[in-house]
Amino acid sequence: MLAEVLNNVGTCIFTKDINGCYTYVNQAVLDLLNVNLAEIIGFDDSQFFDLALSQQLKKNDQKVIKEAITVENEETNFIKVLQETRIYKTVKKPLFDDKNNVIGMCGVSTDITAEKKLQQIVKTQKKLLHTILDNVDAYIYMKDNERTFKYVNSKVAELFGTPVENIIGKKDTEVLPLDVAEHFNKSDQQVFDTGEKQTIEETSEDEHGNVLHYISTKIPYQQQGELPTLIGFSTDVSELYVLKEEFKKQANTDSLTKLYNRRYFIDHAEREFHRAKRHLRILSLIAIDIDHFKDINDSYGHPIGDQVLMSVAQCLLPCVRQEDILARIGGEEFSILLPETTLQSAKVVAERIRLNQSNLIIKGEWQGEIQVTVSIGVTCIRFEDDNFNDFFTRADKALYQAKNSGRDQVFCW
Ligand SMILES: Nc1nc2c(ncn2[C@@H]2O[C@H](COP(=O)(O)OP(=O)(O)OP(=O)(O)O)[C@@H](O)[C@H]2O)c(=O)[nH]1
Repeated sequence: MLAEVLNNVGTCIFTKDINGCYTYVNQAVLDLLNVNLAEIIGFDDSQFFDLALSQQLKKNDQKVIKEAITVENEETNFIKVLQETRIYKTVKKPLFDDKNNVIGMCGVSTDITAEKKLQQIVKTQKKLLHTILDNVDAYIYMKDNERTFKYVNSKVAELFGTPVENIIGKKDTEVLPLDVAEHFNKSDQQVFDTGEKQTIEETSEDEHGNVLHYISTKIPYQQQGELPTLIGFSTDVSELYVLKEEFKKQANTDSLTKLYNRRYFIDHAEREFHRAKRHLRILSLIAIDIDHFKDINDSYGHPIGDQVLMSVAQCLLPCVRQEDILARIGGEEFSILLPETTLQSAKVVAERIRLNQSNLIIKGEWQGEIQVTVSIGVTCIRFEDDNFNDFFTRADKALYQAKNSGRDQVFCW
């Protein structure tokens, strides 16, 4: 009965005497070596394996027999009948008589070739994956819904300034400053709440206080029996962000005077106009034009005309508040939008500007000094203004009234 059971298991089971000769083998051994019982009982491994291997097997057997201990080994055997190398996990135990003398050994060998191959494949793939994850230009991490890091790539470790092992298993609040951890956690929570991928812009500060910008994609990832998790990919876009801001600034800036340009002014002023209408707020507008500027160009040349424009712009700057918008609208024309400012107050500002400009003495690498005057139109938002154009045109009309009245003056409409 027992023999039948042993013959029906796939594992090789055998016993040997103290000389290493087989005293029992089950069917799995016979099948593997392609022999019958008579061809194996009483013979040692030299009959079935090459010299080196049989000597190695004998050495293991002798250790069990001489030291009366259990030996566990992984044995790599070349199986002649299969013409291939197989890996076995072998457990060998000493056998004793009733006087406790070792009389042989018993072995159980399980073929773990497939398992070993699988382990090797997993190991190779893991190495490949780590090589990719550690060399890709992104911060990659895995966090559960209790804020514990399950994985970080080496770039994250570099950023946090501590080895990977010090991060995995820790909560974000333990490895990051609290405010940074809370900032990141906001979008993490969105992933857990919605169960959907989120792409967001995030910021943090480096050790010098520079703001770093990231584009982060966070995806939900659930493994059976584990807490809900997310995998995050964050790319540092700080340089791009600075460039983008620079482009944005350039697009809104007049290249000569560095004031806002017409496009920015109109966009902003239109928005302010609608906001003021909606909330019944006061809003004033000042239009400024240099008098007889053509004469300056004609007398001194265009490049010097440019320098005059720059000086006029510089002289305008101290006359406006932080919340006012000063822009160069065209050639020698400037505008100022003054939120929360009455017509009377705007007129005071305009008079100050007119005076400052007429007192401005512009010197440069040319003969003599240049002085300019400006004409100014001032208006304030009205209930009947249907659109921004009504408001803007009225300031222009006031300006031309100032021009027509002899220039170097302020006219309110
Ligand atoms: N140097 C320089 N000149 C400019 C620029 N843009 C416009 N202009 C000149 O500004 C002058 C504007 O002339 P006009 O529109 O006749 O006005 P004005 O001579 O200032 O006379 P009034 O406005 O009537 O007082 C023209 O000569 C333009 O060529 C610029 O960027 N640089």
